[in-house]
Amino acid sequence: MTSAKFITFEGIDGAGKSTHIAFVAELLRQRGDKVVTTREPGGTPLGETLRELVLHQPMHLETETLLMFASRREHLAQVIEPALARGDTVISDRFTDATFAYQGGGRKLALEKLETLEQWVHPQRQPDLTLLFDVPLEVARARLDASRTLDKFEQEKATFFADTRAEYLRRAAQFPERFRIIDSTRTISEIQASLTELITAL
Ligand SMILES: Nc1ncnc2c1ncn2[C@@H]1O[C@H](COP(=O)(O)OP(=O)(O)O)[C@@H](O)[C@H]1O
Ligand SMILES: Cc1cn([C@H]2C[C@H](O)[C@@H](COP(=O)(O)OP(=O)(O)O)O2)c(=O)[nH]c1=O
Repeated sequence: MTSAKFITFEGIDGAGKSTHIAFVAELLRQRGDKVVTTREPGGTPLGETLRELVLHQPMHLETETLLMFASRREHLAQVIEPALARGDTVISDRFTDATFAYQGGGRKLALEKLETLEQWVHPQRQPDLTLLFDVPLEVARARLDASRTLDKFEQEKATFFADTRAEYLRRAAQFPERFRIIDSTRTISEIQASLTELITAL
């Protein structure tokens, strides 16, 4: 892989994406890439403050969406674009596909509004590679229940996650050149083997 790649990790809560970020970062470092790992919402001091609000306060759907994009604007300006300009690889735990999946698919905000915001905030920038960790809802839910206290999104009902997952899969079909779907029902070591193959082949 040449340097300066923008890689995003996506999937419904509990799909297992956070489990694999350090592993993929290490694979890339072993081949000599400089890697910045970051996340959304968040990734900057202001973004982390917005994250606290958006994950824990009830708010209007459009407010929620605008805060996701506000966090993203700051993230692009302070972290993502400078790192890519230096030639570093950036791995982000979620990016704009998450807004389409959660606020669009899950909460039903019109996709045209999201497209307008995307055009405003990052008209030229898209991930080079998006790893979509895909699992049935019941598997994700069982993993979450076993692992942590749930935030506002993680407490949503099954239909919300079914719609969120469906929008992720729709986008994967729409942008097949950058999406890779990872079957996350497998064991962690099986998934790591696939990730190694995928990263080695890039
Ligand atoms: N392939 C897997 N098999 C079994 N458990 C897993 C697997 N991947 C992740 N987990 C566990 O499921 C929980 C949620 O994983 P996490 O990576 O935090 O998900 P996400 O970041 O997608 O919300 C964690 O406790 C993690 O250890
Ligand atoms: C980036 C983004 C995240 N989210 C949601 C998805 C997650 O439920 C939540 C936080 O994501 P995440 O960092 O995956 O949570 P955790 O650290 O608990 O694994 O924010 C949106 O609804 N829209 C967005 O645009």
